[in-house]
Amino acid sequence: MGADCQPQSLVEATVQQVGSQRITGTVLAVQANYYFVRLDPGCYPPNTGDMLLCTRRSRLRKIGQQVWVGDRVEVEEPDWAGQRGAIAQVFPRRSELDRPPIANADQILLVFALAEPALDPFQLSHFLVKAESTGLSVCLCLNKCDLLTEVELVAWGDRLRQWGYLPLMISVRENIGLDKLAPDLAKQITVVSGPSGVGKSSLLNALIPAVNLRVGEVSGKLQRGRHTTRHVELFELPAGGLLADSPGFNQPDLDCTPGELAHYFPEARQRMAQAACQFSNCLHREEPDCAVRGDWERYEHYRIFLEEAIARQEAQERTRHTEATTKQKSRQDGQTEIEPKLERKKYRQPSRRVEKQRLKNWDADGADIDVD
Ligand SMILES: Nc1nc2c(ncn2[C@@H]2O[C@H](COP(=O)(O)OP(=O)(O)OP(=O)(O)O)[C@@H](O)[C@H]2O)c(=O)[nH]1
Ligand SMILES: [Zn+2]
Repeated sequence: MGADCQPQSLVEATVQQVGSQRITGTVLAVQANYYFVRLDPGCYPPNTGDMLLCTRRSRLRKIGQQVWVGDRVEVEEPDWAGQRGAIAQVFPRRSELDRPPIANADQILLVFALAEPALDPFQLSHFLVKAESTGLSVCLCLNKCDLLTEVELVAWGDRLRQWGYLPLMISVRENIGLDKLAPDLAKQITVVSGPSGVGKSSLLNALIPAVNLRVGEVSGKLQRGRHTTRHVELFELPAGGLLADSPGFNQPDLDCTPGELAHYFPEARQRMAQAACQFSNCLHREEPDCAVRGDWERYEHYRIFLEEAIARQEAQERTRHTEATTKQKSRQDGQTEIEPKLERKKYRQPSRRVEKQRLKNWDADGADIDVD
């Protein structure tokens, strides 16, 4: 009997139907050379799970295409029974965070505690500027509101509104405010960031009961939480949306240029929108007719971060200069030594081609023309 005559089961028919269309999904976790891909609805047969453990096609490796958590991918050759597949294509990313690598994130949920550990305005500012520098939207969430009085909470709310933020006061322990947070997280990829011990793992556990991240006790006299969050993974929220807990954002290094910095302060952005500084490259220090300098609370933080950014830029320029004016040379004994590059024109022998050209030009014009 030919295969054509055999009645197909429903599952076989569906598998064939799935086989003829593109199978797409989102990478939720990366472990060694394996990728956990959650397939989009309609991309997998009924009665099989929506997760495939995938490898990366060697073609992608050859062209240096990395696969990150959050990447939208196309999967080929699915083995539905074994729940395996191969990533054949990575679709263009709408955003990239590099430390740790997360593709297509939409927003940063910055979590701080109002107490235990005490809320440090400078540290908060540092995290906010880092979060703003990603270009993603920033949502500020202040946990442990159960530890403060109503008056203290109102004072913090007012203060942060002056900074340009509308903080959401929550308590994971007392289940306060979490319902207000959920709509902001649906249908988006959100990266959770914040210092140790503020309750990030507790929050993830509360939002996604299936996660069960370890919750560390705030340890010792320093009131610093143990670092219990290890690798990046996207967790699915019950109402849709994906959450990434990101250990790499817990000690953020600022890496912006002096000129960019003001754009990462909503207060400065607002001032720049209302009026222009006299100089287009104003760093808002002592320049005349500056629209940004003024008596806003975080101007002081701006100045400190600015000095750091200037020092960082100068250090980078020094490194570039050293690289441009010195070269590494391997000695016969296998050691390398740094020696200065000879400055062009002054000491270097002209190449034979340059020398020839020089003679030709001299011939043509009857004068010595420098062709360097
Ligand atoms: N009072 C109070 N304590 C809380 C609340 N949420 C979390 N905690 C406690 O704060 C401590 C730290 O919580 P974690 O969830 O481990 O904090 P984390 O930010 O994930 O810390 P790391 O894993 O170190 O990054 C734990 O002892 C929690 O029980 C809250 O709303 N109120
Ligand atoms: Zn200015």
